[in-house]
Amino acid sequence: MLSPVDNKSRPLVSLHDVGVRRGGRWLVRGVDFSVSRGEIVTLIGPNGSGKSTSAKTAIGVLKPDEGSVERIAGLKVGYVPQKLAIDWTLPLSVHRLMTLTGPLPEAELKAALEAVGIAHLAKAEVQHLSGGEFQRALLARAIARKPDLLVLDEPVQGVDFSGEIALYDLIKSIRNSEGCGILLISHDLHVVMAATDTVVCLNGHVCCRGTPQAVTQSPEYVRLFGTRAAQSLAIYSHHHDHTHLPDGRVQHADGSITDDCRADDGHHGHDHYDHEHAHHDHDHHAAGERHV
Ligand SMILES: Nc1ncnc2c1ncn2[C@@H]1O[C@H](COP(=O)(O)OP(=O)(O)OP(=O)(O)O)[C@@H](O)[C@H]1O
Repeated sequence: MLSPVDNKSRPLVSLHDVGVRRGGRWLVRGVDFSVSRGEIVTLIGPNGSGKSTSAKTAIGVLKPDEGSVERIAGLKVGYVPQKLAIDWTLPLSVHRLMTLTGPLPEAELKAALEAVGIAHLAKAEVQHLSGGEFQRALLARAIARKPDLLVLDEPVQGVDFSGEIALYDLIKSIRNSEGCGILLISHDLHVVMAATDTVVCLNGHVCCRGTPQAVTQSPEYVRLFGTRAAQSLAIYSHHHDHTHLPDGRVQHADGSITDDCRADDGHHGHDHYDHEHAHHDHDHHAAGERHV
C-alpha cells in the first residue's frame, strides 16, 4: 500500500535550475533554493540581480522558461510586493486595505492587526501611516489568511534603522508563532536578519549562499547601534566578480563581455560558497549563539 506523502517534511517550495527569459535575455538562470516550514531564507543581490523575479517564480506569479518549481499541494502564500498599486489620492483606511483583495472575518482581521502591533490604527488612513506602520499593515494583510509561506519583498523599505530591527523581530516572532516559511528579499546587500537560516546571493544566478553566521559583535557596531541591533541583524559580506550591463550582457573581472552569465560558464573565479564575513574580530561561536 502506498503511504501518503508527508507534506510536513517536504519543502514548501523548491526551485531547480530555474531560468526566466524576457525580451530576449535571461533575467535569471540556474537558480536553486528551497523554503521549508519554519525556515527563513533571504535573497540578497545588487539591483536588477533577479531577487523579485526569483521570488515571483517561486510563488507561481512568473513561469520559468527552464528548470522547474515544486510547490506543496494547496500552498497558501502571503505576499508583500515591493510596490503596491495604490491610488494615494483616494482615502483608504487600514481596515479597508486588509480586505481589498477579498473578505476577511472581523476577528481574523483584528487578530492580524494585533499581531503586528497596530490594532489601534485600524481606522487610520493608510496615507498618514509612518513607513514602519505601513509595512506592519502590509504584513498584517499578508498573515491574516494564515499562509504557509510568507514572501516579503523588501519589508523594511522606508523604515529607519531601529524600526528595521523592530520589524525583523516581528517577522521572527511571526515565524515562531505561525511556523510558516519565510522568503525575504533584502534591500541591503550586506545586512540581513540574523534569524535568517539561509542567505542566497543572486547576481543573475546564485552567486553564493550560506548562513549569516558571524556578525555584529564588534565594539564599534554595538556602540553605534546597540546590543539589540547586534542580536537582530547580521552582516553578510561578499564580492561579485562581474557586473550586469544595462543591455543584459555581462562584463567579467577580466574585462571580457558575454551575453549572459552562468555559474559554470568559466568566467566565475569563485565557487558557490565564496563569501566572507565581516567583523571577524570576535568569537565565532559566541556570535552564532547570539542570533535571534
Ligand atoms: N517583465 C520583464 N521584462 C523584461 N525585463 C524584466 C522584466 N521584469 C524584470 N526585468 C528585468 O530583470 C532584471 C531583474 O529584475 P528584478 O526585479 O528581479 O531584480 P531585483 O534583484 O529584485 O532588483 P531590485 O533590487 O532593483 O528590486 C532587471 O534588469 C529588470 O529590469
